[in-house]
Amino acid sequence: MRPNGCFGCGQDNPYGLQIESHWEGDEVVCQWTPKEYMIGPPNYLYGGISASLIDCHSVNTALSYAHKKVGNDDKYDRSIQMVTGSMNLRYIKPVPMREVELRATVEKVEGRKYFIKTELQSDGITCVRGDVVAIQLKAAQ
Ligand SMILES: CCCCCCCCCC(=O)SCCNC(=O)CCNC(=O)[C@H](O)C(C)(C)COP(=O)(O)OP(=O)(O)OC[C@H]1O[C@@H](n2cnc3c(N)ncnc32)[C@H](O)[C@@H]1OP(=O)(O)O
Repeated sequence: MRPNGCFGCGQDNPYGLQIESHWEGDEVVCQWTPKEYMIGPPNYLYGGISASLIDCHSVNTALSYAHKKVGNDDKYDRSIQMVTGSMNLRYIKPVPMREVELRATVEKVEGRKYFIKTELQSDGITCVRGDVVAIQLKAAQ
């Protein structure tokens, strides 16, 4: 997806998180390592960064799933646009300042609403769980 200035996944945003999400079976996964200044509580990741990671990874999961639904597996179609409608997070354990893994699944699709479940894990342990509703924008008339 270029050009892409998204704070979460934009490769063209040098100040962003630059996450890269990809399919692994029925899940969309991403490995990502925090920068030192993204700290919140001593030794642990700032919660807003976890939220941003889950937000962007979930919306990208919905976006990619919407592409697959119309038989488009590899080419970004800018007419398919997705935004976060709502996001509910449960912070289960503090997130250590080292590599994390995001794992997302599409729970269901209702019309333009994509219900995504995403876990943020550290060393295989789920630290944050997110329920995200991504909404596909109405196609431009
Ligand atoms: C380059 C690629 C980069 C891709 C990655 C991007 C990741 C970025 C993630 C983000 O940060 S997105 C920015 C944060 N989100 C926003 O700014 C969204 C702001 N809100 C809106 O634009 C509109 O409110 C929205 C598009 C979400 C809904 O407006 P619509 O006019 O399309 O909705 P409508 O009222 O027609 O409702 C359609 C359905 O969605 C439901 N709905 C609407 N808003 C909702 C909401 N906020 N949460 C959950 N459901 C919602 C609504 O109940 C209804 O359900 P039903 O069909 O079952 O009746």
